[in-house]
Amino acid sequence: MLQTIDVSQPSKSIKEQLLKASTEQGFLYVKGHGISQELIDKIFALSKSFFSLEEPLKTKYAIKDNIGYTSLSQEQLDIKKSKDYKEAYNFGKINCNTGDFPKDLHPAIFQQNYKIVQETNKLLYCVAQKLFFHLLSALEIDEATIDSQKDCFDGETNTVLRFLKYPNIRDVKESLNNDIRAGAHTDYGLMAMLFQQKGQEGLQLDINDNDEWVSVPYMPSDNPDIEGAPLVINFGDMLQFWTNDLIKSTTHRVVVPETRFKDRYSIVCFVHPVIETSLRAWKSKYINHSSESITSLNAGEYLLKRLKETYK
Ligand SMILES: O=C(O)CCC(=O)C(=O)O
Ligand SMILES: [Fe+2]
Repeated sequence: MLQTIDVSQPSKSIKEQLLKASTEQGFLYVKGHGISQELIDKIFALSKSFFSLEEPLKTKYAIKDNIGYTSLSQEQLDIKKSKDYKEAYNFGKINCNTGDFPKDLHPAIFQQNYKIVQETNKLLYCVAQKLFFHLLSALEIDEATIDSQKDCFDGETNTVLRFLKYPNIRDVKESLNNDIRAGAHTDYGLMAMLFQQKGQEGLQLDINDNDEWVSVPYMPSDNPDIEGAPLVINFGDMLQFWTNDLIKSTTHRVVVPETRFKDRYSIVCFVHPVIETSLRAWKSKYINHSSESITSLNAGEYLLKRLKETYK
């Protein structure tokens, strides 16, 4: 069972829980994020309206430089299996402080509803930064490193907000092998923050990489008048590199649930540091320094490498 952390609580209690969740499961629920259910409902409604547009209207905005539309079976997250049966739309070049992004790269429906996306970006980013600095403090990273990591949010990043639709496969023939909604993978960036909806489950984790898959159920808000459902957060490869494998970038996938009759919509923010950020291991008494850092690539180079594999 995943832990739930309330980020509106004092730092001391959060830090311990965060260290445990990030090193044992790599996934957790986060509440106290301050994002209203009304805003979450609005952003899901926007995503649904977009995906229901005619295909040519969507392919006009086909993905380029990790921004835009990905059609069914275009992407493949697990290189050993088949293509992912999903559609997606990415917003990029997001200003991490304001949530703004270049409007003119996107179809009219997103230009007209700009505020919804911008506000969501801004609030999500605020939670991401809070979690990140709690983690640095929990790891007792030295002040100089903490200071230098502040820069990793200040400038051009590859952070992306992604709308996803996994269509139901009621009408699709078994032989098409469309049971993979998102193949097994780890996330490439710093962390990912996910909204999912009630009754549209399918996300699963393989915490110990032993092919034992655990489901991540939808968790409702305990006080919907105050804030929306908890976010599902997971840590990406970059945090694993910085901590020389102490923090887990856990393998996960999305499968078709038994009913097969329901679409799944999810919304994920993939948080990335400034592109030039080094991925070398940090110094901390918790981090093992007996081996070399796992990669010498910087954040931008590493993302490019992973994207090449995904869109082969
Ligand atoms: O839709 C989901 O629940 C997760 C998707 C995911 O893991 C991804 O796109 O990286
Ligand atoms: Fe993922």
